[in-house]
Amino acid sequence: MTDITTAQQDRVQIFDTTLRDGEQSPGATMSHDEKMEIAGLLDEMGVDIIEAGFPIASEGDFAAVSDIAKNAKNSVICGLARANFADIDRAWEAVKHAPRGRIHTFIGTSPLHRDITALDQDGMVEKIAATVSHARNLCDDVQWSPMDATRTEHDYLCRVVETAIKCGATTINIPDTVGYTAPRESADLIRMLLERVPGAEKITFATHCHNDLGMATANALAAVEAGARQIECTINGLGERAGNTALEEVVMAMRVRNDIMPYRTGIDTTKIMHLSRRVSQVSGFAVQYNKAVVGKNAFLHESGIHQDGVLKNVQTFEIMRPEDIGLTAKNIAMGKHSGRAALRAKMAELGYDLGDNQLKDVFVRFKALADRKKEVYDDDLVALMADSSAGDEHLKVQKLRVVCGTEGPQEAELTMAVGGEEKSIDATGDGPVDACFNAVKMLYPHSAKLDLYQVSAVTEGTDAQATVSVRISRDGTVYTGQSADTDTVLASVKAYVNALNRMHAGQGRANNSALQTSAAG
Ligand SMILES: CC(=O)SCCNC(=O)CCNC(=O)[C@H](O)C(C)(C)COP(=O)(O)OP(=O)(O)OC[C@H]1O[C@@H](n2cnc3c(N)ncnc32)[C@H](O)[C@@H]1OP(=O)(O)O
Ligand SMILES: CC(C)C(=O)C(=O)O
Ligand SMILES: [Mg+2]
Repeated sequence: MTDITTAQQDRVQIFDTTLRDGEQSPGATMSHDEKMEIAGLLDEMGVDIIEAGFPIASEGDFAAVSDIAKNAKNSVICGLARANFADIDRAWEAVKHAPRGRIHTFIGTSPLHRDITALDQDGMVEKIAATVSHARNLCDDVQWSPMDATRTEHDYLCRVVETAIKCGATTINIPDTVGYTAPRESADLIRMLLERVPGAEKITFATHCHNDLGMATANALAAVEAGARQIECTINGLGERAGNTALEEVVMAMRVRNDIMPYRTGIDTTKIMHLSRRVSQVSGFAVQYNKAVVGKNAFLHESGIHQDGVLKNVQTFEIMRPEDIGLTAKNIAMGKHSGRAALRAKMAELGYDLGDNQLKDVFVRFKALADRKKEVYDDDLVALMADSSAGDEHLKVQKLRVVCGTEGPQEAELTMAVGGEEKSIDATGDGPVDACFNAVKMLYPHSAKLDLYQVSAVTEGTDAQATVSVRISRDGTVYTGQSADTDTVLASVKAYVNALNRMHAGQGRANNSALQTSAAG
């Protein structure tokens, strides 16, 4: 009988790929500083392995992976590489700075992918042997993935996995690249590999699921039950197309249902909510209200029978405690009479550790907000943080007056500092936001194209803050900007200016422009 050592351990490694697969979501670009911040938070939360990027993809990706590697504390830092020496060397150059680095190399093994790379079965086995051996000569920790494993013939999958293990791979990841599998099949596949592949007991099997049919979490957990001991996942389930397995879902599922899924992770779950909010803010991807674990409604009860039940015994309608994911009891009410100590304590509750200078800046903006808004909710404070920007911006909005209504055209009078010099202009447009954006463009002429303009209300009521995300691109590079304000038009202008400031500072990311296919043709 096979000695399934891996399947007998109860510790499951969490491999977060928010900064690689997550960032592959069309539009989910993050700046260098934002990636550094998210990597720091993932490390602090106890993520075992952070896949920080695809170093050969661009200079920006390389710089992000190597800087994250230099700052790593406990997490292993991993870089992705195709099956060629140049990609692998570049990945190693970036991750070698980490106390523990990992090279992750992959190739598509299904018939469809063998066609793309024009390799027959034997040719691909040779390529896998050469590239995995090359990676292993550089680094002791090598992960190998047969992309589209769930659509690869079983005999061939066993053969390529065996080759990778023989050549030194220490983790074998089994990706369901297109979210095609289902829980029972996902488990059977891992079980089959553990039983049939010589040497399988010496390495760790990982599961990497996509959510095209909404089964990513179930498929990942099924793979763990069958013996996988690494789950690849992202915060908020960010990722290609319908996304990846959501970290918060698998971690909380194993915690809440430990009776039937007796596995442990190293995750400090109280940090989940803060990470979810930050990833949502920096990627510009709002979390749907009814999202499992981190959605706005996940712990809200509106219907009478549920409210009655929760008041009598919270367990009637709640299977986890909000504080377990970092949603705190709201016993500090914030308003215009609150002081710095309360603000610092409240921000700490929400996951922000404010230094003295940052506290000073946030406090001024908090007071301004409290003057305009009846109640300042937790979500308002989170939005306020998203609006924090550096003091040395090239463009700074100073004054804005807008005329709008039924009689067009709408007009904007804007005063803005451009490189320290104050400039004013009047502009018109098709609506107030268009008029304002035209005014910005007249004061700061540029060739960037507006790719996305998205508004959402932070809380309820007509005095709610609006958060605005803007994405622009120029010469194949994408820049994002965010802002929040009770004045939606002002928030829009500030978000636009924020993106332009990033463009000015060269803080963009190469645009792998999304290719969209449509059945309708
Ligand atoms: C399932 C996944 O998530 S895989 C990861 C996907 N992520 C990304 O692609 C994001 C980053 N990618 C990029 O920036 C670019 O695609 C780059 C820099 C990697 C490559 O750019 P280009 O050289 O212009 O190639 P392009 O993107 O057009 O095509 C990909 C090439 O890689 C080849 N390829 C794809 N996967 C692999 C692999 N695992 N091993 C070897 N070659 C591969 C393709 O066959 C194609 O080769 P060809 O140019 O000879 O036809
Ligand atoms: C690179 C691989 C692991 C991937 O993201 C996938 O197959 O989905
Ligand atoms: Mg993937």
